[in-house]
Amino acid sequence: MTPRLKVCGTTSVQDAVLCAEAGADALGFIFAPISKRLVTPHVAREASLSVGVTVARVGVFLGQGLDEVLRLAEASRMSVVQLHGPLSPEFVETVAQFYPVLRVVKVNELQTEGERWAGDPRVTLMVDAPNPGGGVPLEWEALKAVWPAGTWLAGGLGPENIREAIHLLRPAGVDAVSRLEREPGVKNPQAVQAFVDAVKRS
Ligand SMILES: O=C(O)c1ccccc1NCC(=O)[C@H](O)[C@H](O)COP(=O)(O)O
Repeated sequence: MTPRLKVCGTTSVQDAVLCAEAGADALGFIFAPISKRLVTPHVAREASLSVGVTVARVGVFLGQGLDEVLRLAEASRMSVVQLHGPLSPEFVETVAQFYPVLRVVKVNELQTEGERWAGDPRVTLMVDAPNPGGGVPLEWEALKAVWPAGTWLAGGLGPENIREAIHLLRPAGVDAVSRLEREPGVKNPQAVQAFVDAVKRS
């Protein structure tokens, strides 16, 4: 099955519409203050309301408290929350009572987190590189043996390598940012379209 496709790091209405028209299933909006792709709730809300009913809007959080996560997700009209970093199961569980969750894990957490959330449709795992938004791919061959069905893949994905990653792991979804940009926070339209086309043809 063709994986779902998320383009992350949306910082403008223009780029949101560009990615939606290119064929992205989901757009990521980063609210983690350390990011070079930080977006304001106001812009994220305008962008969210510009992409129609079929595109998911994913609020991305790292190192933020529960109140802040829920407040920003609500203010910016997100439909999904993506959680990075070390978090208690109770934290994830509480967010999952309000939003579907993409729970980002490192390779060494995959087994434990996979077992923890198995069978819970509210929480989907996404494996990412240690440095989110860093454009560095994981060792996909090594992941094959421990890859749970239904897991998403991120980390250094782009038009030039996405078909290999999909072929090896058959992820339920794929996510990318660095390799689809002209500069941090600004999309490269050709790279976005090439990425979407490669995923849809995989
Ligand atoms: O991209 C960021 O700047 C970022 C910062 C802090 C937390 C998460 C961040 N990005 C999350 C994503 O979903 C990225 O798409 C994912 O890490 C893959 O990035 P890349 O390897 O650059 O494709």
